[in-house]
This record gives sequence, C-alpha cells and structure tokens, in this order.
Amino acid sequence: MKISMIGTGSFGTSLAMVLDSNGHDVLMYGRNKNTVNEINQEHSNKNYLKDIELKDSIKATNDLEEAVDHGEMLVLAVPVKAMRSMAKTLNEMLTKQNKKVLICHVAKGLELGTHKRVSEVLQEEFDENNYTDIAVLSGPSHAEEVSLMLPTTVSAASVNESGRKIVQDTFITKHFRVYENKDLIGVEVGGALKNIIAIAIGILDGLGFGDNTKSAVITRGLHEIARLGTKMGADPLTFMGLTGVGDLIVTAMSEHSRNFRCGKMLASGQSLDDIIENMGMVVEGVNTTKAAYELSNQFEIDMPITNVLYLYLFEGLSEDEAFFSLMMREKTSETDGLIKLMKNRVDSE
Ligand SMILES: NC(=O)C1=CN([C@@H]2O[C@H](COP(=O)(O)OP(=O)(O)OC[C@H]3O[C@@H](n4cnc5c(N)ncnc54)[C@H](OP(=O)(O)O)[C@@H]3O)[C@@H](O)[C@H]2O)C=CC1
Ligand SMILES: O=C(CO)COP(=O)(O)O
Repeated sequence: MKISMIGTGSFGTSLAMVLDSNGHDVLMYGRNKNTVNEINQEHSNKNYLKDIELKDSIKATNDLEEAVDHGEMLVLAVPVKAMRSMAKTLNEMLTKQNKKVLICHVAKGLELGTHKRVSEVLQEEFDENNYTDIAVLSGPSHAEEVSLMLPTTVSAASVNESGRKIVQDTFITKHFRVYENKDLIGVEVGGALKNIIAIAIGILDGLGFGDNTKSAVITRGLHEIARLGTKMGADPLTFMGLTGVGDLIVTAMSEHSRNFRCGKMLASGQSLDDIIENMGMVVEGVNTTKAAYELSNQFEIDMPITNVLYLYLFEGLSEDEAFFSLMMREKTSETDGLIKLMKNRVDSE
C-alpha cells in the first residue's frame, strides 16, 4: 500500500520503518527541511532516534501536497496540539485532489480547551467525502524500541470494523503485533491519560520514593483513568488491555518516556517551561493533565492524582502538600473504583 507518514519525529520514523519492512511504499512528510534531507541523504534521523539506519526505500518530502498525493493511507504522527491545523490543511488538499483516504493517527492526548479526543478533532476537520475511516493505533510502544524491531504489541481501533482491520493488516509484522479493538474511545483515552500518571511517577522517582509508592500511584492512577474514561463513553474493560494498563506500565517505568523524564526533571528543580523547551520532543501529559483536570471537575469524577498533579504543575502546590493531600484523603473502599465499573460491565453482558 502507498502510505504517507505525516511527521518525521520519533514515532513517525519508527512506524515508517515498520511499514517499510512490511513491503509498503512509505513517504514521510516533515516540515523541517534539514530532517527531510537527512532522511533522504544520510538515511538517519539523529535528533529523534540516535542509532537507527533507515532503508533507502523510505523517502521524505517537505511538500505536504506531494505526501497527500502519494498516500492511500495517511498516518498522522504529530503532537495533539498540531492535529487540528494539520487536519484542516490536509482536508483542503484532499478536496483539491478529489481524493479519499484512510486516516490513522497515533497521538496520545486530549485537545486543550475543547478536551476532545484526537479522532473527534479529525472528524470535525475532515470532510466526510475525503476519508473512509478514522482510526487510532495505540499501545505500549516506545519509538526507540519499535525502531530496533523489539517485539511490540498495539491495538488498532476505529468505529468501522473494515477500517481498523485494514490498519491491523497494514502494520502487523512478526515484530509488531497489532490487535483490533472496537472501543475507539477507550483506546484513545487510555493512551492519553497514562501520560499524566507517568509524569507523577517520574516526580516520585526523582524525589527518591520507593517501589511501594510508585506501584500505588500506577494502580490507583489506572482506577481514575478508568473512572473518567468510562464517563466519556469507554468500555472499562479496555483499561485492562494494551492501551490501558499496558501503556501505563511502559510509560511510567521507562527512561524512554518523555513524560516520565519530565517528572524526574521537575523533581530536580527544573521549571516546566525549561523542560518543555529543552526536551526537543513532545511531552503530551502536560496539556492532558490540564484537560483531564477540567473534565474531572465538569463530570464531578474523583481523580485525586490528576488533581494533585495539576495543582503541582500549574498552581505551585508543594511536594509536601501533594503528598499529604493524597495520603490523608477521606477513607474509601478499593472496590468503589475500577473494580465496580468492571463488575457492572461484566454483569451487563
Ligand atoms: N515517541 C513514542 O514512543 C510514541 C509517541 N506517541 C505519540 O505520537 C505523537 C507524536 O509523538 P512523537 O513522534 O514521539 O513526537 P516528536 O516530538 O518526536 O515528533 C513530533 C513530530 O511532529 C512534527 N510537528 C510538531 N508540530 C508540528 C506542526 N505544527 N506541524 C507539522 N508538524 C509538526 C515535528 O516536526 P519538527 O521535527 O519540525 O519539530 C516532528 O516531526 C504524540 O502524541 C505521542 O504521544 C505514541 C506512541 C509512542
Ligand atoms: O506512549 C509512549 C509509549 O507507548 C511514549 O511515551 P512518552 O510520550 O512519554 O515518551
């Protein structure tokens, strides 16, 4: 299949390698001419993935119209904050070229201000005549490991069975196993909200807290992800899968994770603005913490870890205050959270 990868960052590059290894004709679009030249001439992308060598069959272009003209499938691998404007531009080009494509995005976050999932943003911006389906590919998949072809599993989700099955068939290789999942909302929400918990774990790690504390925050974090996600329309069981607990573990426990590293740097005293500026790659969890905090207030959903992280990141809450407000909360029952949601879900079948 002819596929256009929109974005020449870490994940876009690693996925281009997967698709190329599967025999697809991949053209990458990047806005940065130097990166495009590096991919075409040196077959590397050192700013994003240090030690990889790209096959010379992977080509890149600086011309978005050329990328739109090339692809039967467009894979959108840009940060959430760039999705709406990118989708607007792509849509105009598809209309001009009178073309219909399958759209697949890989971003993990909620849009600031609207609180929308990425597929909702795309649905708003793409003309219905210009696409066959809008899918997401998500799961525990650090670009650094995908690019080394280390065994990885992800899920492809969309509303239409045929669309997500094409995405599954297109990406699946012996190193990169793709499941299909009809719960588009659950898959997108799990991928977005785990980044919040990864920042929190990075802070704990940086402050020298132990494994007991980190396990507590991961587990209770999963409960609050599921509470908000279910309110947003997700199937609670999805949070038990690759795009829920799977991605939460991989992001909260790895130095590859930009969100985890952001937390560690905060704990060392660096300012959030400096961290974002110096990371050189997107840290989706920062904006998503804001969006989830606002959503939890709107829906009156109990999300203590998200709320404390929001206050720590944006309102100057101290580490001691954060610690006490979590540990000294009113007593509660463990089964009131995710376990109850799952039980209700299973009972309803
Ligand atoms: N890295 C990973 O392991 C994974 C990442 N993801 C998700 O994929 C998405 C992309 O992440 P990732 O590739 O890591 O991010 P990076 O920061 O590594 O790369 C982002 C890419 O998007 C481009 N970009 C940024 N803003 C714009 C814009 N306004 N218009 C056009 N292009 C733009 C950047 O271009 P430039 O180089 O010119 O700045 C760069 O090519 C995120 O939502 C992330 O959560 C999902 C799974 C794994
Ligand atoms: O989503 C990821 C792995 O599945 C990557 O997480 P980071 O964006 O924190 O690096």
